[in-house]
Amino acid sequence: MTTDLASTEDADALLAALAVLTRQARELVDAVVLTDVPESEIAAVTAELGVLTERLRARRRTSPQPFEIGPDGVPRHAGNAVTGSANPHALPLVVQTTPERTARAELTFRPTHEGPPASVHGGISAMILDHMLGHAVAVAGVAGMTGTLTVRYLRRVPYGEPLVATAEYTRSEGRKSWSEGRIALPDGTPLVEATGLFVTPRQWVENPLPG
Ligand SMILES: CCCCC/C=C\C/C=C\C/C=C\C/C=C\CCCC(=O)SCCNC(=O)CCNC(=O)[C@H](O)C(C)(C)COP(=O)(O)OP(=O)(O)OC[C@H]1O[C@@H](n2cnc3c(N)ncnc32)[C@H](O)[C@@H]1OP(=O)(O)O
Repeated sequence: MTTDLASTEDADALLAALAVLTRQARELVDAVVLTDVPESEIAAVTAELGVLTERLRARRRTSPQPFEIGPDGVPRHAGNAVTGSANPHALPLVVQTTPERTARAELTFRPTHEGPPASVHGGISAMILDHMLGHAVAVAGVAGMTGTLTVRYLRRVPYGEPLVATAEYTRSEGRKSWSEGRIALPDGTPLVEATGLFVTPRQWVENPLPG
């Protein structure tokens, strides 16, 4: 969903409050994954959380916070599963566009992302790379939906350690565009590599996103 956002102070204050709630929710998830408290304490906390969950459900949206083009023309998507400041599921990934118009993000996975013991789940790495590659084609001016994502897992991905994800646009043919990227150690050693084909949907060409 795309909306032109009239950035009112109220809307900004709400999003800021949601971001704080979301950070707390991530803390909660991390605490659940690592907790070693006794069963009685788990039951007590579960009951309290049930009450809090119902308070948040008192008024519900029909979908997460939307994709928006802000007044400055910069897209933001607070509900996004990868980058969303209002989505506890999001890492969140903070993607920067480099002067060369490539995508770069510093990230640290957490124990909640575990797949193989002491390692990040391969699907989580793929999700991050999908987003990075999508960002790279978007900043090249050919935003699209992922058609194909090919991932090559080279080394296990640790959590709890700083890593770097990068991606760059490579080429286009009609509405199809390709990009490639990787998650690497800070010294550049690649852990996971990916290439992706993104297709600009026919309707985006006919009705471009505002901004
Ligand atoms: C996602 C939000 C993006 C918002 C972008 C706006 C601004 C960007 C700013 C910031 C955003 C930064 C980063 C985020 C971006 C992305 C990261 C995450 C992306 C996703 O997480 S996204 C979810 C998974 N993704 C889907 O949910 C796609 C479902 N699907 C469809 O929506 C359609 O299927 C579609 C649109 C793909 C095509 O539909 P269509 O009708 O427009 O095009 P058509 O079928 O005519 O194909 C035209 C030519 O593409 C070839 N082609 C088609 N599909 C292909 C495929 N899968 N693989 C290989 N080639 C394919 C054909 O073979 C033909 O090729 P040829 O011209 O050579 O014959």
